Amino acid sequence: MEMLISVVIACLIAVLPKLYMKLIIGVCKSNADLSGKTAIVTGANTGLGYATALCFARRHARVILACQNAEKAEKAVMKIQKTTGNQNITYKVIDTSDLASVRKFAQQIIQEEKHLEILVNNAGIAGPFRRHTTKKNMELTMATNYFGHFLLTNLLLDLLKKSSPSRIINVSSSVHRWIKLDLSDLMLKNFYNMHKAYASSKLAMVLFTKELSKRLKDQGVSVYSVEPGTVRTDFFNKFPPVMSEIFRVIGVFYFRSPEEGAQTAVHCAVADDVIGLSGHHFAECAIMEDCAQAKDAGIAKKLWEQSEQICGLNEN
Ligand SMILES: NC(=O)c1ccc[n+]([C@@H]2O[C@H](COP(=O)([O-])OP(=O)(O)OC[C@H]3O[C@@H](n4cnc5c(N)ncnc54)[C@H](O)[C@@H]3O)[C@@H](O)[C@H]2O)c1
Repeated sequence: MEMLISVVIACLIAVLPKLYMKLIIGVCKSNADLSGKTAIVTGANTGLGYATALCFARRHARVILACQNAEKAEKAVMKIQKTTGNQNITYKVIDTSDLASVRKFAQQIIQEEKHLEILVNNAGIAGPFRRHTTKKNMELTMATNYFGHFLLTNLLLDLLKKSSPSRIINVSSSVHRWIKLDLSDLMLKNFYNMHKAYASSKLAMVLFTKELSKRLKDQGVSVYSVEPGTVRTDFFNKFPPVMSEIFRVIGVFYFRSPEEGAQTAVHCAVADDVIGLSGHHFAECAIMEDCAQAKDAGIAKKLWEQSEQICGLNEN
């Protein structure tokens, strides 16, 4: 009898979280077709980016996978083509932590693509345990998750405007609520830990969304920030080994799949009911209340101005 009770309890522990997740996860209900439209997804060879690109491919879009590694990107392209039957899938190499690589990527897109209706700024890393810097002395997490996407978006803005109505989706995370952005130390030189680096980069994505939506008012380009929930992806593999293993085990029961996690980004990219909601933050395919710093237009403006300088945006 005790054995039977233990088995029942174990089954409930395994099944209940999944049932609960099924109830709370937002699902994109739009069946919008993307034929004739072009979408770029950064970090699309795996995880949430791959799932997002797959959804766009199923809806018949031309999809450009913007990836760091050509070999992995090529495999992802072939897998999406095979799964969906959509052959209009391609890739281009980008390292979002390297501003020169971002410029090269944007230049290729501007030269080769006639229009661009959807840009999903998804690529991201968890902050490394110790502070790392790029060749240009930028903190790696801020460079990869935020500055590279700030520059990429700005370089592609004319193409997005020309292709209006178009949409930009900035992938953030719920952890952006747990931090205050320190504008005097955006490269985290004075104080670093992996949580601060990651949360700051994700709050920067939310503030970037707010300021960009203001600047794009009435220009036919909408911009949204989204949080995907906690998702079973390679993201946690880069944590220190013990943490990574703990997340892997917990993830089997409590985390959502990449397809489930991608729903809010896809919703903001395709659904009609987000039209007119540019600048808002979304989770579970619905608007979320902004955190205190995200409501502060002054911080968003100052971040923009510093980002312009750091990325050399006005030096073109
Ligand atoms: N997994 C989660 O629970 C979770 C939760 C909230 C937010 N997010 C965010 O979702 C996004 C996708 O993460 P994921 O969970 O799919 O992780 P993942 O590790 O599976 O995928 C990340 C992708 O980003 C790419 N990438 C990393 N550094 C890059 C660089 N310098 N240049 C270009 N591409 C680069 C990787 O190659 C990979 O394709 C990230 O921005 C992450 O912060 C994830």
